[in-house]
Amino acid sequence: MKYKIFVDGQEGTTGLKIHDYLSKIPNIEVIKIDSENRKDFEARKAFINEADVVFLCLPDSASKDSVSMISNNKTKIIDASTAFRTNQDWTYGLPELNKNQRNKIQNSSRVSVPGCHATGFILAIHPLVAEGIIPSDYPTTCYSLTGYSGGGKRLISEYQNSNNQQLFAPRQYALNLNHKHLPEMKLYSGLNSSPLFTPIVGNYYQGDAVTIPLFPRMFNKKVTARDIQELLALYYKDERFIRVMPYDSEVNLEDGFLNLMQCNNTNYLDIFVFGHQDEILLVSRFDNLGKGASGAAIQNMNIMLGFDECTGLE
Ligand SMILES: NC(=O)C1=CN([C@@H]2O[C@H](COP(=O)(O)OP(=O)(O)OC[C@H]3O[C@@H](n4cnc5c(N)ncnc54)[C@H](OP(=O)(O)O)[C@@H]3O)[C@@H](O)[C@H]2O)C=CC1
Ligand SMILES: CC(=O)N[C@@H](CCC(=O)OP(=O)(O)O)C(=O)O
Repeated sequence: MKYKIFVDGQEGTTGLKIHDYLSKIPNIEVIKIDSENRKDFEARKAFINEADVVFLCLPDSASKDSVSMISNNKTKIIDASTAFRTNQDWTYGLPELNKNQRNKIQNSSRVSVPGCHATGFILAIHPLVAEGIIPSDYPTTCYSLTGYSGGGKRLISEYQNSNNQQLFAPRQYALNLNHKHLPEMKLYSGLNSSPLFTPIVGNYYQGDAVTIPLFPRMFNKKVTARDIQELLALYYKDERFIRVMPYDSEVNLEDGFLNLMQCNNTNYLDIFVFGHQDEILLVSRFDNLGKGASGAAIQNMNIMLGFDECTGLE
């Protein structure tokens, strides 16, 4: 039997990328709505209820509409939006979070794909909180450098079709300090409060580096940057998509610079640990359209359908 797969939002940035991945996966049948019907309620409802798995690649409000259209017990939903990420009836689609998360995803029919910045933050910080090294009341800060594809079709068009000189330089945003990923960053990191988080969008298509400065003197235990690298390497040793880089700054850099596009077009997330006994800098590098969105969505589908987790992703 071939599983039927439908992408609601098939002509958007994450939807197109998911279709790319699906084209490499055997034993599935991708069902596609006619382009002119892609926002038609009844047409979407019919496709959603016909499919075994639906990817929602839509704005939050449209995602909620799609979920309300389900009238059967069969359809599994993988939602790329922010709408359900902290909803307790849904499963957070980050299999590497802890030992139980993969199992929860496998047994769930409602999975939300983590936000890109949140993915980088949680995967770097969560093990250190869980192991009792970072106290849960530690006041974290974090910034993220991201390509403009993270902003979807509207931002892509702004960058590619405008002569606005301001777009040549990186731009900080979410300076109200209320970015939409904060609730999931708080909930799944294990911290009592969300980080002081500022993203920065650059004039390049894809690639993300989430950076977290830490002061070990505020930790529960005396540890160095090297200890943290070893702990993270151990925590993720069986994970195929998380690579903890060696503790050696020079090896990790290219002419002294970190190449944040190195994971592009892959589902890898690389964690770097820089620093010494007094200061530590964690960096998560990944493709915002890979492990930050569409790649993660496919990884979740593979788990939910019992496929090898890497199917279509290598
Ligand atoms: N880009 C990224 O890196 C990431 C995006 N996400 C999330 O994934 C979701 C999709 O984002 P992205 O692909 O970037 O966004 P885009 O703006 O590129 O695409 C959104 C798609 O949704 C369609 N759409 C909008 N409203 C409706 C509606 N009412 N009914 C049916 N279709 C509708 C649009 O149609 P039309 O073709 O007419 O424009 C478009 O094709 C968002 O929730 C976003 O936050 C998550 C992680 C990363
Ligand atoms: C450059 C840019 O605007 N990026 C988006 C992140 C996209 C993402 O991770 O996804 P969700 O929208 O699904 O949360 C932002 O910071 O809001």
